[in-house]
Amino acid sequence: DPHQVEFEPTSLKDVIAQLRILFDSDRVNIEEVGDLLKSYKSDPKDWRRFAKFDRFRYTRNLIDEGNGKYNLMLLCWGEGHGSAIHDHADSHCFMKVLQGTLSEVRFSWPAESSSEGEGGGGDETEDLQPMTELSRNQLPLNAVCYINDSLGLHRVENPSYSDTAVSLHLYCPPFEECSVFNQRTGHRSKAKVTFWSRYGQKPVIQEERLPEDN
Ligand SMILES: O=C(O)CCSS
Ligand SMILES: [Fe+2]
Repeated sequence: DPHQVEFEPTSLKDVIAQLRILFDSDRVNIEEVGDLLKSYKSDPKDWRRFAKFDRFRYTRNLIDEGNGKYNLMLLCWGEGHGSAIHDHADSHCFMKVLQGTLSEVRFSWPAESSSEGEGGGGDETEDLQPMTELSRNQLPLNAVCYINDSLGLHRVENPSYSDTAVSLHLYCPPFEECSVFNQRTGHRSKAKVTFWSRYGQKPVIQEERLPEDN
């Protein structure tokens, strides 16, 4: 409709409000989701309350569960932190760089491991081979990248050893588990995904709770 005003989100809150609208229909237009994420210009004031770093590995911080239709989260990458090679559990995955730079290396799926049928339960070691790299690229500030299982697998890392990085991820539909792969052997294993924090709150670990003042 020619009179439709192009929506320009000016804050993460705007992005979330628009996502709720896009996902309200029974069939979401994935291209519109990408355009929305591209049109948001990162502003640390919007997301720093979700940004929690860990010394040893990147953190996943839940921002919005989108009425069960998607998971929107902030990932915080310490210097040199990277993910395993992983799939996206048959979901759509959008990733937007909000601070620093991220590098993404894509791989093709490893050859199917021998099924039980061939030669009776196939010997585990017979089909191990290194995974094939498809592409490698650096994602600058505000870049948006999209992947799903039909496009391959990837590993994401913060290439800098002096700066941290922050990215916004949207998975739809949301998932609790994905597969991770050994680059040398192509061996696949299941991994549960967890959250370091939810809605800006880090769960207090029991033992950290202060003793009741008596
Ligand atoms: O969700 C994850 O932990 C993978 C980050 S790269 S899409
Ligand atoms: Fe990913």
